[in-house]
Amino acid sequence: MDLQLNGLSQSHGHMEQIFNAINLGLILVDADENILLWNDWLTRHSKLQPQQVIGKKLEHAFEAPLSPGFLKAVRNTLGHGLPVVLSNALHRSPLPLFDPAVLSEEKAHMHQSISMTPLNSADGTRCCLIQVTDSSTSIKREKMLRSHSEMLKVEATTDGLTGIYNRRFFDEHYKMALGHSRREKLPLSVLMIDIDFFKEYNDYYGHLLGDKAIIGVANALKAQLSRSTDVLARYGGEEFVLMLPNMSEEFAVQFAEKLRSAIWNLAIPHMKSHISQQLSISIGLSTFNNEADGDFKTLLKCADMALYKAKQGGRNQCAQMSIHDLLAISTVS
Ligand SMILES: Nc1nc2c(ncn2[C@@H]2O[C@H](COP(=O)(O)OP(=O)(O)OP(=O)(O)O)[C@@H](O)[C@H]2O)c(=O)[nH]1
Repeated sequence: MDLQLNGLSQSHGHMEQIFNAINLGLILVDADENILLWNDWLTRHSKLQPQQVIGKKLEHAFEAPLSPGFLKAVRNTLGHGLPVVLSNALHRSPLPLFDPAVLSEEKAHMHQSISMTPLNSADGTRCCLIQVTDSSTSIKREKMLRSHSEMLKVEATTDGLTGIYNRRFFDEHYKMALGHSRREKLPLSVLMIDIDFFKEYNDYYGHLLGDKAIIGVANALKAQLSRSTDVLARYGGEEFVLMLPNMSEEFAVQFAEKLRSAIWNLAIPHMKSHISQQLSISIGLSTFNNEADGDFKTLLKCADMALYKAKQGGRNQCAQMSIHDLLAISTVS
């Protein structure tokens, strides 16, 4: 018997140590909401010692009032014997607890996850065990993961040098935009843009200044765009592609000319250009007008051939080619 009692008091001692070592808050309240248990975790996070709160009504244990939602959940557990898990989204900080590592006067309230469990005693009364965990770190981790995945998404769709879209992004959106134009019977113009004599520029000014020129051209082209549906992307080294949904051939010709002169007006010196002493671009454009053969490859091929035409024509100029022109050439050859 003595041995048994000894064992019982020893296990009570262990229980107390476990309650205080555990990394979560434990509060036990009786059927009248009086506090029976208050572990060390709660003391650390509330600065209230057990002797200040044991025997007090839960509602009056803290200086600050408790949220009605929290008290209602305790009463439901005691009244109906049902376990409750408070929603994290609706109840961010139900108890006035804080992180002891935050030393400032205005202690930030800790985000908490709270669950309540009914405990039935042998005498037929019911207690409520409240378990509190600090969810701040998991919320922070979740935020970090979210911003990390946003960053990866941006990296996957943008060009590292210029910050405009990359080819992968363009290809995906271009296919979708062309499908939309076909369904809605709207035009779509595509422009291929290439810096003239850029090999000579690189050879003469060096790769670093070459990079700077590419960035300058990308920024100047981007500054001319006004619709959110326009997509400018770096297509290759010194080549860009621009998609202009719902832009007719007539407007696209004017717009291409505006882009060409915007780059010309940057007046970037290019002593090795064969046509002038400043940097210029050539542009090839093609417009989809709901032709049956106007798939995404054909339209890009037209714009590319128009660019070749602009280069052959002397550079620093715009040229166009329609899908009909392309088909006529193919039939002849
Ligand atoms: N600095 C720099 N140069 C690049 C980059 N990508 C491609 N280039 C250079 O761009 C030049 C392109 O040369 P080409 O394709 O011969 O064209 P081009 O000299 O512009 O001649 P045209 O297009 O016919 O006027 C090459 O010298 C490439 O090394 C880059 O990211 N940075």
